Amino acid sequence: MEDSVSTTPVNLDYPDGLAIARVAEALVEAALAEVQPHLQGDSGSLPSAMFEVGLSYSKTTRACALRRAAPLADLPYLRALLEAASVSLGGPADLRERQLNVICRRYLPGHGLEPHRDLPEMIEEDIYGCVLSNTSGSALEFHRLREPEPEGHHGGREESRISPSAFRVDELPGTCFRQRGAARFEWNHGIEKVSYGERWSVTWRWIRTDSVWFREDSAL
Ligand SMILES: O=C(O)CCC(=O)C(=O)O
Ligand SMILES: [Fe+2]
Repeated sequence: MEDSVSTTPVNLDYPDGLAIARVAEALVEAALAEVQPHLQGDSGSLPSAMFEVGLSYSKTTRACALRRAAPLADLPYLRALLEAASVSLGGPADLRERQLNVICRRYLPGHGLEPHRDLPEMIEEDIYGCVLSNTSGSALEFHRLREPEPEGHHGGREESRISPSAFRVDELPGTCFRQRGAARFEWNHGIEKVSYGERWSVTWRWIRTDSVWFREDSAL
């Protein structure tokens, strides 16, 4: 073990609606080799290096339709991985590509992701993800949001509403997950800042057709 004192949350509580499965390592390795060349650049001011497929979340601005990023057809192993993960989690094999946004991330030391909920107004309920590789001590963590404060109480910043209840995913190459229900809306998720090693992940979600961000003819 590397640490005798660890801040790793004890998994006393499991977020309702979080499903976890695992896809075959050979497929994970092939998908990783496919996305790696796209994630070599500097992350700039982003919390991790990012490579998007399908609709682009990062190229959007508020109330502006999403634009197209790289086509999934160019990444056949990644597509096969997404389909395999979805099916192993009880989801559909059809990736509904016209609404699909895929984010591949590489986390190096200094990178992490603040606890957040993916925007409910923009993104459909089910969100999927898969760990491609992780040699860091960080992993996806869920933190339950407290019940809303009573009327008239001004709670302050988002972090102050986070209860000690936390769940950390035990990550191996191919560990995949689906967030739905409470896991999606009543828990935040994030990645603690990486201090050593690297973490590679892919997450995917569907843009709501009734949102201002969706447009059928999203151009390149
Ligand atoms: O890297 C991950 O596993 C999580 C990424 C994430 O939560 C996001 O892109 O919204
Ligand atoms: Fe997220």
